[in-house]
Amino acid sequence: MSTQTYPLSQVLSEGPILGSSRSAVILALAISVIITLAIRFSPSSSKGGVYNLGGIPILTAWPFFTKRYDFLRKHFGSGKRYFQFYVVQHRVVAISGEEARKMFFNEKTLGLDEGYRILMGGAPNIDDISVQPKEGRAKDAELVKRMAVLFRKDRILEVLPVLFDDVHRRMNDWGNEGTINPFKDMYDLVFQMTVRIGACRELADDKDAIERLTQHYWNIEKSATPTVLLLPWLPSPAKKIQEKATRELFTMLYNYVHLRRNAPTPSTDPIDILVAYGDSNEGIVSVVMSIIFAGLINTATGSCWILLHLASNPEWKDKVINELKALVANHTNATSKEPLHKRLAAIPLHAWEEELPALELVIRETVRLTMTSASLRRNLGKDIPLADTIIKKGDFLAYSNADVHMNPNIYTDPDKFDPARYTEGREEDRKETFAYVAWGVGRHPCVGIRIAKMEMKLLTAMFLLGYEYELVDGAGNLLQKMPLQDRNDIQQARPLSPCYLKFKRVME
Ligand code: HEM
Repeated sequence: MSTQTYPLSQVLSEGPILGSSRSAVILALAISVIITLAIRFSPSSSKGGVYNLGGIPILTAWPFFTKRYDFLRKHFGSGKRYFQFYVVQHRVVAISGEEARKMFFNEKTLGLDEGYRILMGGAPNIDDISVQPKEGRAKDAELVKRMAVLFRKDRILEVLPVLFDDVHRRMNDWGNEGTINPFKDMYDLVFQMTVRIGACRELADDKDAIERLTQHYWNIEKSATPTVLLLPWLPSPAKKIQEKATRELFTMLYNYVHLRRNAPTPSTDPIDILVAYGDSNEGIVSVVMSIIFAGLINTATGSCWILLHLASNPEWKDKVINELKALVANHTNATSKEPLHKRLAAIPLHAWEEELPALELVIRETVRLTMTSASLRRNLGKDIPLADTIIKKGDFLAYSNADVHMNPNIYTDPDKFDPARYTEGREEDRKETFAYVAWGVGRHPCVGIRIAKMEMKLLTAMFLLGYEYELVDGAGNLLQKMPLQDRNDIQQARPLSPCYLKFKRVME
């Protein structure tokens, strides 16, 4: 793309650079607020069916941000059905059980975005960098509708062959044998695909630009520290990194929107589709950012764990490989001399969607196991009765997905990778209402499910048919046992100990 950049002063308000005296005042203010909060000590108590964790709010809430899985399991494990704590002034009620789950996923007044923005972080909030103007930016519900348009069947059909080319080109960089870190190198592949799917070709074709974008992404992700989430107004180093990265990501995407808006001929890429909708530049940037942040992490995490699980479960690996070979044989010319990715790209979408039942089960099981953190909501409307208490406007709700996904009464031996648990006769995911929540249920099903599954199938096919591989540790020694997932790693779900893929290319 052209190196010319758009004059940002017209777009962004004054940056967050703070003079030292202003910093000192804010710091003093912060300390006094922390002291005030500490004084708000309350004893733990059980009232209205909701157990109040009590204590010093900031200390009680801390493990919710540092070790969320353990925190929720500990309190639910000690027999509490509902419990509450405070994140600064906000009341958070953690819930479990079928009735509460139905309310959580079905209740109209519970907002998804507000829940994640404040209790999860890790995604950029344009309002943090004071972008002007707000007009022309879609509201959350409209944003989801916009994304749904971009992932329609016709768009997937159009972009699919290009995704195969992208992944092939990047995999070529690995060489014919070596070792990759899936939680870096597979992520890079998904990043490439996400940009292709959600932005424009000028960006997707520019490896250096994607690298810079990736860096901004990780800076935002890593700056979602407990301090930033608990004390968002504190000018902590992490807050400054977050704002800087958000600003740079915004600027970068803004320049691509500007470039596409002024292009002599429109393309069919997402940015051009959004331009044709009449969205403002800021509105388009906010959709593209949402795609990157909603689309990347779960798809990448799922893709990595599929390869790890299959390496440790040869029976399922063989099933999937045979199924993929049959797909290629049935839909492409057996005498073709074309490289693997070209043959895979020629397979029709309906065949990818309907003729890989074993891989579908593997994806379903992998995603159950990776999605064990909490779903979050904020009550934006009327009072909601729960037990003998009321969830008031402004309150937050946290539902631990492990309540179903790791529940031995629903999933036999829940830690075990067992894709057959969904097959006829077992159907463990149907034992209760919403017993499987990995793709969202009720009011907020995942709008990216179709493209996300296709990306995971594409990567699995390219890797399983193109390479032989095994799991090794950091020193290159064969792993005897698959590493466990760090369930407190709520963003990336990485393994507890290092795990690499040692590969050898077997098909070009
Ligand atoms: C393996 C990949 C993915 C998984 C496991 C996944 C999972 C989920 C889940 C569980 C929810 C509901 C969250 C809740 O109820 O709190 C959700 C919502 C959503 N997902 Fe995905 N997702 C994936 C990929 C994608 C992709 C590629 C996109 C596309 C950009 C996407 C876009 C969205 C959006 C926009 C929502 C919010 C819908 C709403 O607010 O109504 N997801 N996803």
